[in-house]
Order: sequence, then structure tokens, then C-alpha cells
Amino acid sequence: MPDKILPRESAQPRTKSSSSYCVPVSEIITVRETEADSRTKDNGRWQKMSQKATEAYPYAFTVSCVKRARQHHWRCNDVTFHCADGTVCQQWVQTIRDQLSALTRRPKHLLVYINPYGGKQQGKRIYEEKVAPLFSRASISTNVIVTEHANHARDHLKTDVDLKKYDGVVCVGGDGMFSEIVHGLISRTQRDSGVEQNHAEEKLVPCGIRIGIIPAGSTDCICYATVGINDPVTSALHIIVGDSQPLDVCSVHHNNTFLKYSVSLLGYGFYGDVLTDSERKRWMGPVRYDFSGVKMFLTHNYYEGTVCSTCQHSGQLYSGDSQDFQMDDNISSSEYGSDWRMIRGKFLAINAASMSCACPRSPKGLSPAAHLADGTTDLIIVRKCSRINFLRHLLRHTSKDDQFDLSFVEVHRVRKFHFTPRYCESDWDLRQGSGEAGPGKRLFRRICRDHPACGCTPAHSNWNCDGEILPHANIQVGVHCQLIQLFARGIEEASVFEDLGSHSAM
Ligand SMILES: Nc1ncnc2c1ncn2[C@@H]1O[C@H](COP(=O)(O)OP(=O)(O)OP(=O)(O)O)[C@@H](O)[C@H]1O
Repeated sequence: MPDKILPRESAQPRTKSSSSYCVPVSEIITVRETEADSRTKDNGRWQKMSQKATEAYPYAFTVSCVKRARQHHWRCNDVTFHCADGTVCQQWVQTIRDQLSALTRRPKHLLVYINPYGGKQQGKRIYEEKVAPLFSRASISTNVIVTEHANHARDHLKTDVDLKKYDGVVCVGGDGMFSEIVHGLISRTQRDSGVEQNHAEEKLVPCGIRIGIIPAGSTDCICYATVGINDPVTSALHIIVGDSQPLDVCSVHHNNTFLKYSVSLLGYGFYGDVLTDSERKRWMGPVRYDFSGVKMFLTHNYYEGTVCSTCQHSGQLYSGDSQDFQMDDNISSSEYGSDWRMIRGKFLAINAASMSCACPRSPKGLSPAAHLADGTTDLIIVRKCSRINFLRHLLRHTSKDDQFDLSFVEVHRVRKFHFTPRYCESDWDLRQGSGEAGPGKRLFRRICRDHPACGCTPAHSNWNCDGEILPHANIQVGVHCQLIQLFARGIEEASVFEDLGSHSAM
């Protein structure tokens, strides 16, 4: 049998005017024999066969398959086929079942973690009402764990769970919950393989088990950037059909001590400050991000430091105008070797985007062309500029204009980067006795650092690592190509939706 079913003569699909359905086997969820005279739901409408038709075609089977809807949504569509001959009907059912069991990438046993407190605290309800019935239809067995505290899932994965029993791990929650699962799985894999995570240069072993995300958080940025929409039913269907999307992961170290993994955004300066400020305003709910965003924009802090990076494709991806912006020293570093580029200056933001970081608010994301799995991260450097220019840059994230086509913004696709804030360099200068700042200035800087309320531009920001604050500003980052795999397929082209949407009812 080819990979499509085209029941034309032996089995009649129940549609108003059409005579056949064309469904890729890979997108069939399940098949079952059905009552010929029962009412069936087809294309969202309940239909009843006439008495005459039921007598002519007394046997029936129903295929549940993926149907594409608007804006990357997937739905489960039931199509009932009627046959005149019972043996032919059974042959169809058996053949489709055989074809489905030959799809070895489909999960059969899943370990599900639900964060009951993520987003609007609907994780449990979303799973029970929208996802569990689909898993059960697809004959997927599950072990469901509702987390009792932060890091419950991470620690369970790290130590307790027998991963061999499962074909995948499902995360019901937001980006923070996903980060827990990623940390648990990566740490477990490295421990089982004898790899030391604290060594920044260590090659990490890819995780052998896929992760599914059922979005139930506040932003669900990772789900949005890998599936195209935050929709629990769509994500459940991607898990059922056994999609695979590899994902790069950044490891973040401080002086050869492992800090965190990042799969989406590492942001210093503006995005670090917004997170730090918003954490103090949790009582405000999700609106805290808007509040802190406006506040930090008005505060307009900039930070001095040095970024060293090594890249696959170096150089500015975009060039632009040059108003109110003075180029700082931008030199190759002999310390790191010829492949390393050193950028020293004053920055409003330093962002490393390992994926587009698209979300409903910013459908293009921070780096629209970022690849999910090519072993690089997009290092976006926003140098000190006027407020109005920074606003232009920020507003372009929501418009068609290119947010990088500004003289104070540069983008490098890199495999590794290090960041050293200026105050660390000053400490080094102090120790070495070779600093450019005089003793008075150094003392003043120390006072400012120890008393942030003094009103000066603070000496350092915090790194926002996928929504969590890192304890150190001085970090080393390395990209690990395709370290994890998701049950996703990346964002489908609009044409796929148009084509397949219409094919499902030819
Ligand atoms: N049972 C629990 N009690 C308290 N916190 C939990 C529990 N389970 C998980 N967490 C923590 O809750 C944090 C936030 O959860 P989650 O990411 O699911 O939602 P969110 O923050 O609303 O969404 P997003 O991260 O997409 O903005 C996570 O960092 C996770 O570690």
C-alpha cells in the first residue's frame, strides 16, 4: 500500500460531494471500525446517513487524522468510510493499523510532568481535557506527575526516573517548566555518560529521549518558536505523530563552573534589567513585564564590557545609517586566537538568541532568522545610543522593518562567546596596578557597585537566561549543536497549510 489511502471504490467516504480522501499515513492518529448507521462528525459537522445509503454500505471505519486549520493550528478530524463488503472494511482497518505500527518514531509510553501553577494555573485542566483524550485515542500510555514544588521535575529526571521505560517526556507548563525538564535530561545524560558539566570545553552527549511541550505557561515562547502557535491540541498532535525537531542548547559557565543551559534567550542589559525588575513585581501578574519594560527603557542604563566571540559567519549581517553613534574599539583578540573577535564598548543590550524568540507579541521575534539546530546562536549587540534610537530598534520588533538595520546594532552568528563586564576588568586592573582609572575613580566605582541606590548607572546588569537571573555577569557561553530533540517540526510554511488543508477533503 502506498503511503496514502485513496478509498475510491471499495470504501466510500462520507462527504457531501466528494468521492475520496487523501491522507498521509504519517498524519493518521488512529483507525477504528464504526457502526454504519451511527452519526459521525465530518469536517466539524455531524452527519447522518440515509436509510438507503446505510443499507447499500452497511460496514464502516473511521480514520482520525490531522487537519490543518488557521495559523498553524492542527486539529483531529474524523473521517468515516462506508463499505458494501465487511471483509474489505476489515482489510482497510487492518492495513491502516499495520501501516501505523510500522511508524517507529511514534511514542508509545510517555512521562508527563504538569506544573499546576504555570501561567493561569490551568495546566492540569488543559492536560486532562484536551491532551489526555488524544493520547488515549492514539493508544499512548502515560505516567503523569503533577509537580509539588519548583525543580521537582528537574530533580526527578536527574536521579530517580527509569528513562528506558519511556519514548518521550512531556512538559505541561511554560518556558520555565521546559527549562527544568531540559536541565534534568541533559544533566542525567551527562552523568550517565561520565561527562563533567563544569568543564566549559567538554563536548556534551545528546539526549536520547524527545521532549514534548504542551503550552500552559505565560509566554510559551519555545512552543511558539518551534510549532508556530501556542495551542495544546496542536502540540499533542505533533507528539502523537512523532515529529522530531533537534534544538541547539547553550551552556553557560562562570570560571569553569557550570551555571545554566539556555535554549532561547540570553540577555544582558535591557532584557536582564527588565527581568530583574519584574521579579520584584510578581504580585502584578503578567503585566509586570510591560511595566518593567517601560521603566527600564526610561532608565536607559548602559553597561561597559568586552564581548569575545568566535563564529561561523562573522561580520555584520546588516549595515545601516550612522547617526549619533560612535564606534568603539572592535578588534581581533590575540589572546583567544585569530578566530576570535573582541568587541569592547558601552552596551544597552547584549542578546544571544538561539531561536527566533517569536511570541504572539513579537511574531518575528528577537532574531527572525535564527536557526533552531545549526550549532550557532545570534549574538545581537546594541551599543549605547539615544533613547529615541533605542525606541526605534525596539519598535521594529513588532513591525516589518529590520530591527538590525541600524548603525548601533550588530549581529554575529557565533558558536562561543565570553562576556567580561568592565568592572571585572577594573578589578583586574586594580590587582595588576595597570588600570586607566585613577584611585579616586576606582573607589567611586566600588562605592556605586556596593550601593546601587546611589543613582549612577549601575556597574553591571544581570544575565536573563531563558527567564531566570544568573548569579554572575562574567560568563562563557558555548553552543552545543542539536543537544536535545523536541516533538515538533519547526514552523510549517503557509503553503503546506493551504495545500494539505484542501487535500484532506478532495
Ligand atoms: N508545583 C510547583 N510549585 C511551584 N513552582 C513550580 C511548580 N512546578 C514547577 N514550578 C516552577 O514554576 C516556574 C514557572 O512555571 P512555568 O514556566 O510553567 O510558567 P510561567 O512562568 O507562567 O510561564 P513562562 O515560563 O512561559 O512565562 C518554573 O520555573 C518551575 O520551576
